[in-house]
This record gives sequence, C-alpha cells and structure tokens, in this order.
Amino acid sequence: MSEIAKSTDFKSLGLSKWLTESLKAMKITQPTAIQKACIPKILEGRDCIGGAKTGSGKTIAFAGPMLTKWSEDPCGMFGVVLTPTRELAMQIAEQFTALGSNMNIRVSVVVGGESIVQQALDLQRKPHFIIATPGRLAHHIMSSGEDTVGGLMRAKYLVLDEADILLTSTFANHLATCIGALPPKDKRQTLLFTATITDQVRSLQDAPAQGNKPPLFAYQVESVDNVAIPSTLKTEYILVPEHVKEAYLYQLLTCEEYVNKTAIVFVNRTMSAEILRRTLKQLEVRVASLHSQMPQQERTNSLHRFRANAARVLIATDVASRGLDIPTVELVVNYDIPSDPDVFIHRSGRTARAGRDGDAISFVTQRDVSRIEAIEDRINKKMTEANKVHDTAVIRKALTKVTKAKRESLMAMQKENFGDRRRLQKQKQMDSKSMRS
Ligand SMILES: Nc1ncnc2c1ncn2[C@@H]1O[C@H](COP(=O)(O)OP(=O)(O)OP(=O)(O)O)[C@@H](O)[C@H]1O
Repeated sequence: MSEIAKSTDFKSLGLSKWLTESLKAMKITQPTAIQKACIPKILEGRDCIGGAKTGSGKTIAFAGPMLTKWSEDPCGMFGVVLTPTRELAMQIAEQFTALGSNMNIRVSVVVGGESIVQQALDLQRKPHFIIATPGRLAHHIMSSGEDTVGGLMRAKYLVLDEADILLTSTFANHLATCIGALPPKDKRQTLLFTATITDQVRSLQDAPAQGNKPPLFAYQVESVDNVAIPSTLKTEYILVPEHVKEAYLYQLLTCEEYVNKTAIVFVNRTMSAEILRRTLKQLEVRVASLHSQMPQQERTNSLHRFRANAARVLIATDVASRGLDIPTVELVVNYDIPSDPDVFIHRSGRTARAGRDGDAISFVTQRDVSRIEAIEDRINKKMTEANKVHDTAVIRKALTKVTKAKRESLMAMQKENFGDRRRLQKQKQMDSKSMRS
C-alpha cells in the first residue's frame, strides 16, 4: 500500500514477536504511516488521536500495541473498543480473535440485536477485550447493579473507533455510561481513531490527559497530500433524472466494466434499500441488503453472503458506511447523495482499501448539485463525469423491465406490510405516472 513506510517493520515499532508473526501470517509485514506514527507512542503509554484515510490500517494501529501490552500479563479485562455499528464491532472482534488466537485470547462482542442473556454470561467469563456498541454495553452496565460488568473497572485501554461519530449527541448518554464504568482518565489510556477528524475530536487534544501530557495527535491526512480520500480511489458522477435512477443503476451494475464486480450501493433510506434489493433480485442480480430495519440475524446473514460473494451487490444504508473491510469491493455507488460530506468519505472508503484501486460513482440529480459541491470542497478533489451509462436507447429499453420489476416489488412489499403503507402507495402512483410520461 502507498502509505507503507519501507524501512520500518512491526518489530522495530515495538510489537511483540508473537504478534508480528500473527501479522506476517496475514501477509501484513510493513506498517502503514498511521501505524508507524501511533504504535510506539501508544506503547509508551500516551493517549492518542489517530486520523488517517479509510482503509489505511487504523485497526492495527490501536490493536497492535494493546495486544502487545496485554500479552505481557494476559489475565482479566484489558481493553474496551467502542464502535458505532454492530457489524463493525463484530469485524473488529474477529480481528482481535484472529490475531490473538495463539495466545488464548478471550474477546466478547456486546452489540444490540443479539441475546442479552448470552452476552451477560459471556461477560461473566471475564473477557480480555470487549468490543461493543455503546447502547448495548450501557444496558449491561445499568442492569448489573453493584457488580462491574466483565471487570470493566480494571480496563487499561478505551478505544473509540470512528470517534467523530461516537462523540456526537446520538451516542452521548450511552457513551457517558460506558466511560463512567471504566477507570478514570489518568488510570487508563484513551485512543481515538477516525478517517474524518472533526473539531470536536480535535478539541480533545487540549483536554488535560494522563500525566498532564496532551494526547499524541497523529493526523495523517493533512500531512500526506491534503486530499481526504485514498489516492487509489477514483471519484466520478453520473447526471441522472430522478425518476429513472433504478434503470441507471441496473445499467451500471450490468455494464461490461462492472458486471462481474463486487459493489456496495448506498441509499439514504431503509425503504429505498428494500425496494432496490427486491427490484434488482427480480432482475436476476445477486443482491443482498443491510439496513437498520432488518432483524440482526438477517443483517449478519446478508453481510456474510456478501463477504462470501454469494451476493455480488450489497444495497445498504449508512449502517454499512463506516469501517467495514471487504477487500473485494471494487465499486461504491452513491445512489443517494448524503447531506454530510464526511459520510461520502466513509461510504466511498468501502473500496480502494489498503492500496487497492476502487471506483466511487455518485448519482447526481438536479437537487444534489450543492451537495456534490460541498463534497468536492471537503475532499479537495473534483469528481469527473463517468461515461459508463450514456446510451439513452439502452436506458429506455432497461426502463421498461426495471419499472415492471419495481412495481412488482412494491406490490409484494405492500402485501407484506413492509414499512409505511401510505408511502408505498404514493411511490406506486408516482411510478405509474412516470411510466405514462
Ligand atoms: N501494514 C499493512 N499492510 C498491509 N495491509 C494492511 C496493513 N495494515 C492493515 N492492513 C489491511 O488493510 C485493510 C484496512 O485496514 P483497516 O480496516 O484497519 O482500515 P481503517 O483505516 O480502519 O479504515 P476505515 O477508516 O474504513 O475504518 C485491512 O484489510 C487490513 O488487514
């Protein structure tokens, strides 16, 4: 990967031998810039704010030193990692488990949508690491009465992965509960990581920290090239009339360049994700979806199918925009443009990871122009127009079958009472109108 520092290896950064061997078995031998910047300082005992582009190896930047220190005295609770989404927590837990498997590591995943009883039992077994979403961990803390959950009071590390979003008001109460159950700041190390450092994260640099030293601030975006997305990520747009977006998407996913490629399509609403999934399925695209209205078991199965390439296309809301590491993804489609440019950075960062190439294509309707401008300002790069779907005759031909598939999907959803009936009815009426016009 481009950010790899050639002359340094993980051992010289201070990671223990067993861990460098585990990393080597995963073909990870040369640290990236963020790993090089953070690992020695975290090992020294410093707090750390780590900002680096998507896919640049931030997970190992915090997991490496934590696992090294843990292995010096591997008993009882050692560290807590908080993340905003369940799937990301599961992924990080898998990484800790894989890296520490030779050392009999015990990792508990504490996320919403899974059995509370099972998690409580798991926590009683005194894990070494807890990887959690704040809401569910707060639930366990609040319902545990006098007992400390999983030995949290002895934790030596707290990591906020995707720190910028964890520090927003959405998570404030739960985060406060989780932090309240941990040792005070001067008795633990606090590590914050994200690809999008916000002023709120930056301001923590000035907060008094352990030993009165400010946290190390390793921000690898500005220092490298001022562009907030990986250099291997190609960002393009397609101008799309609102009422034919589905037909454009179908054309794009089945065009010569992308027909065999793995893609994530991001939408802004759950309803759109469900409609698109059903429509593309009718059109025989191997598709799965991921959104917050799905039961957790379905969410897990969907992601599993996608990771295993049983589904080639994942239709997702922003539950999938942060942290997910699926190296085979070569295309991200922003089917709806997010209002927050940082969301664009995270979504698009699901491809072009670890030095690989990837394309992010945004569907731009008349209403999205100002959003695209804000994104271009934020990433400090202009998007180019994609010429993949341009033949109007082809689109018109696709439109007939796509509209039919969508209508059938909407009818099925109505029958199953999916979501809000009224909205579905309105959508159906709008579609018949656009068919007639
Ligand atoms: N030094 C390295 N050399 C090669 N590959 C690496 C290295 N470090 C990490 N990776 C791999 O790079 C990929 C991306 O790493 P990771 O998921 O930690 O990225 P990230 O910076 O946390 O991204 P995001 O901001 O999207 O969460 C992973 O598949 C990881 O195994």
